[in-house]
Amino acid sequence: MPLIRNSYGKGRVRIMRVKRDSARHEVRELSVQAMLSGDFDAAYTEGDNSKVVATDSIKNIVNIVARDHVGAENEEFAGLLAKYFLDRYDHVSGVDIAATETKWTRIAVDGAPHDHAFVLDGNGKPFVELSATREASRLVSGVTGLTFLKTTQSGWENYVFDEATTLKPTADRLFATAMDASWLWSSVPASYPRANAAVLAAALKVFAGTYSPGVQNTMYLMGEAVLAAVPEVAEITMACPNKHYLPIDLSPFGRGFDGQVFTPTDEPHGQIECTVGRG
Ligand SMILES: O=c1[nH]c(=O)c2[nH]c(=O)[nH]c2[nH]1
Repeated sequence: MPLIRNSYGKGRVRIMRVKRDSARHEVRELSVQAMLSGDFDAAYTEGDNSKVVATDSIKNIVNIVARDHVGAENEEFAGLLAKYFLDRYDHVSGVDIAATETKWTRIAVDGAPHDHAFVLDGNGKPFVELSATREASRLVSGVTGLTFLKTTQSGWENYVFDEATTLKPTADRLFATAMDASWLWSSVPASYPRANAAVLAAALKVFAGTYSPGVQNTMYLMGEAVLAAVPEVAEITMACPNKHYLPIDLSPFGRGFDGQVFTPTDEPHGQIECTVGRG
């Protein structure tokens, strides 16, 4: 039977590039699919893999090219990746790269775009919940999935080390979350939209501007700042998945292990929750 067409590669190679050669970091997060075509018929028809570049190696090459070009724009990155395969493997005749971007924009702190703290575009769904009887009511405003990230000023150290521990401590990691938060009103603010905006601004200012020794402490400090900024809020409840960005060790490929490329992961994630109130 004729083998009419074939191609193979690696899909959903998630890669975060952090350009950190100055205090002002730039982040580019992509999900990449890299597909190869060429002299691969024998792998299909004969079970002969001798010319097949393993898809695991294809993933490594995506990471290597990302590390070698942390500042390249998406279009340039696609070109550089294709060139890597075509230059290195004579029997590869075609490369198809498709990449979708997770777009981050800088958090504005007091109106100024922050150097290393970012929010996702088009972010977070606001909601309200009201429970009312004739005697009393309980009004809560909130947001689900408010996604933000910082590329430095975050660590995780001094936790329990025992036979279950494999994680290495670090004083510099990425911290990303998609926060669900709700705040209970104790009185009516002059403007709900303005007060809601002030809640999020106070929280994000602390996130951007304060070293995080752990998600737990940062959430508590964010809650404290919200209560200080908006007197009509009685308490705030937050739930933050710790969306791990795993540093990629490219030292086997002669590149530094230096915090410029990361694999974004959604699963499993830490899940940190707290409520901060007025005592
Ligand atoms: O901020 C964090 N809090 C944790 O409880 C935790 N646990 C872990 O493995 N990493 C982290 N990070």
